[in-house]
Amino acid sequence: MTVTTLVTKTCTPCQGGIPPLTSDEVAALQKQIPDWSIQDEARRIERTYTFRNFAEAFAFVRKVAELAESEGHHPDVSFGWGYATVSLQTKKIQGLHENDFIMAAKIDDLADNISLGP
Ligand SMILES: C[C@H](O)[C@H](O)[C@H]1CNC2=NC(N)=NC(=O)C2=N1
Repeated sequence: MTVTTLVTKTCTPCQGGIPPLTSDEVAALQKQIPDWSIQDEARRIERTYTFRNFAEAFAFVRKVAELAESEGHHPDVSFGWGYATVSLQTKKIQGLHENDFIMAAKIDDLADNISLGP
């Protein structure tokens, strides 16, 4: 089977009415985003990123928000001095969809490539 790298994919509209990914499917996809942890019996994934200060955390959160708007898929984010925690779940199915993993991979990419401050 060919594995298409998550980061090259685009979120698809999720209308609900479909089953969430199974825990086996979640475990397989998590290999591409190993820094994310599986939470709530495989219904949610989460990662905390660390930064040098509040402004850098905020700049990252702004970029995550812009990405979410362009992909049409939206994480829950909490942040404070030096950190941002991103949580992904597809609300319509109260569980995980491939979209959550696509977003996670793209957010990892953002964090790797972000240019912060002067
Ligand atoms: C029409 C559009 O796909 C939906 O309203 C989207 C928007 N963003 C979303 N984000 C998340 N995380 N879960 C959803 O179910 C969801 N629904």
